[in-house]
Amino acid sequence: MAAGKKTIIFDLDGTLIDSLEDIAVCMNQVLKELNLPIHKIEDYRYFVGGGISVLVDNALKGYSNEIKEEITKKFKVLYDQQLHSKTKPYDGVYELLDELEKLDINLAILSNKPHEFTLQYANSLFDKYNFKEVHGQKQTIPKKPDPIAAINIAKSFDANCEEVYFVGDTMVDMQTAKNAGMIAIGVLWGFRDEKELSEHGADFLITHPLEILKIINDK
Ligand SMILES: O=C(O)COP(=O)(O)O
Repeated sequence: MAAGKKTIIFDLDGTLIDSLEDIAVCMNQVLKELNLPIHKIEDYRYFVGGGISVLVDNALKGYSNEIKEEITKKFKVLYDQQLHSKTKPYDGVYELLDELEKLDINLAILSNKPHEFTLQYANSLFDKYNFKEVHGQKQTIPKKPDPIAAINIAKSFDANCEEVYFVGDTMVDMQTAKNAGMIAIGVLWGFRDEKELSEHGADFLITHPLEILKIINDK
């Protein structure tokens, strides 16, 4: 049984991986194909975090649901081909995971990215690590900031929510942690700023992945 071990749930986009450019380039390519206005890569920092429907809503403000559905389909096809063009883990992420494995910590990923893409990244970039629970956005379960998926992960490890660390880079992640009664660690290398993370309940704010070691060792 895993009871007694520490547990960390990681967000994916903007926390473990720098995926902004691939997401932005793919969405812009799809928008261009349909002669729709494109966006600056930096704007996508605020489009990503709430799942694909929020990404599409943000990229297509004021357009019909029909166009949004078409864009969603085309984006998924293209993104599936280009997932790995530029996306890579942030500096320090592999070093952190190496240390966490030595400490025998329960590791999980919970993303609002479609489940199939979340799994592809876990299986390619993080296959050497023992992420026992990996969940992206699924039809069957409410997405973050609903806490249910995070709570289910804690249960699967037999961990108490108040002892689980939830690490993320957006208000959605901080809200998820708080809604689940978990410890919220906000990362400042991702898509959003310190103000957003502290206003939405971050218990800790960090600028480098290895700072997580100090937080969990001080507890
Ligand atoms: O793709 C998204 O919108 C969000 O993904 P994340 O939950 O891993 O940040």
